[in-house]
Amino acid sequence: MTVLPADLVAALPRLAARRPLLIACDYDGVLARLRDDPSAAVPEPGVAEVLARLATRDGVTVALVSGRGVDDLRRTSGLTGPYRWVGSHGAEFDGPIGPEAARRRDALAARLAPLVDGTPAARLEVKPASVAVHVRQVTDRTAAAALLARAREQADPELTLKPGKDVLELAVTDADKGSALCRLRDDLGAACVLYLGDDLTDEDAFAVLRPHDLGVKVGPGDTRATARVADPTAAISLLVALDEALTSTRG
Ligand SMILES: O=P(O)(O)OC[C@H]1O[C@H](O[C@H]2O[C@H](CO)[C@@H](O)[C@H](O)[C@H]2O)[C@H](O)[C@@H](O)[C@@H]1O
Repeated sequence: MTVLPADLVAALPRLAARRPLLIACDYDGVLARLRDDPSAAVPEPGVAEVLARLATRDGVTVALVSGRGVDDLRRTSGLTGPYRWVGSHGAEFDGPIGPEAARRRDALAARLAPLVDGTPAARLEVKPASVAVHVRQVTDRTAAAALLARAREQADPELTLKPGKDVLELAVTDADKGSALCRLRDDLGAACVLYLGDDLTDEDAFAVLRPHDLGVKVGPGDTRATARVADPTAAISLLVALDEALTSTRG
């Protein structure tokens, strides 16, 4: 367990008292430590247990809001539970993407593949609504930057660029985590939202939070979030502390 900032701990009873409460978590970098191999990014110890407990609390909904496709998120995380699953940065909200978007994604992947093949250790990830160019394992950082720049040049105006940690995604929809969070809030009639995220695409979610909500940035970097914890271990400690606050606070 990590010692959390005192002001963050002090904010938890206020969150716990406002229900329906939506607890929305990004995955990579928040519930799972970043790894060279995306398929190795399994949840940190304690994640499955605390999410399962939170989801049983009265008036609480847990949502996983990820850049991963939903199938990949379920498979890699191994998490199961009565959660809302939002994938592909919001493009997979209530089901898979349509065939036309999939066709455009495949055409994009075919254009990007030769660029990626020309950079040792770079990797192309074909996702439901986007194609991601990963450079985490490219040791020549000049070559990594050059590849991302060339991939960026492939983006026509119909694509949405999503830069992230050692990755550039080119998405065939304009979905983002902010719009997805607004839809979740509306669906649930949530009185309060807690959002935890670590990367640039999570800034869209932090941007739509309201005064009673709480946005928590996990790790370093500029952010619109009003609170911060150091790493996934601290993020899990925060969820455990919120669960304790929920047990002692009536919704
Ligand atoms: O929105 P998230 O749940 O944070 O997903 C964002 C991307 O996560 C994955 O890539 C990132 O994590 C990998 C595993 O730690 C790491 O190898 C990679 O460098 C990171 O960019 C995933 O592969 C992407 O599809 C997600 O969009």
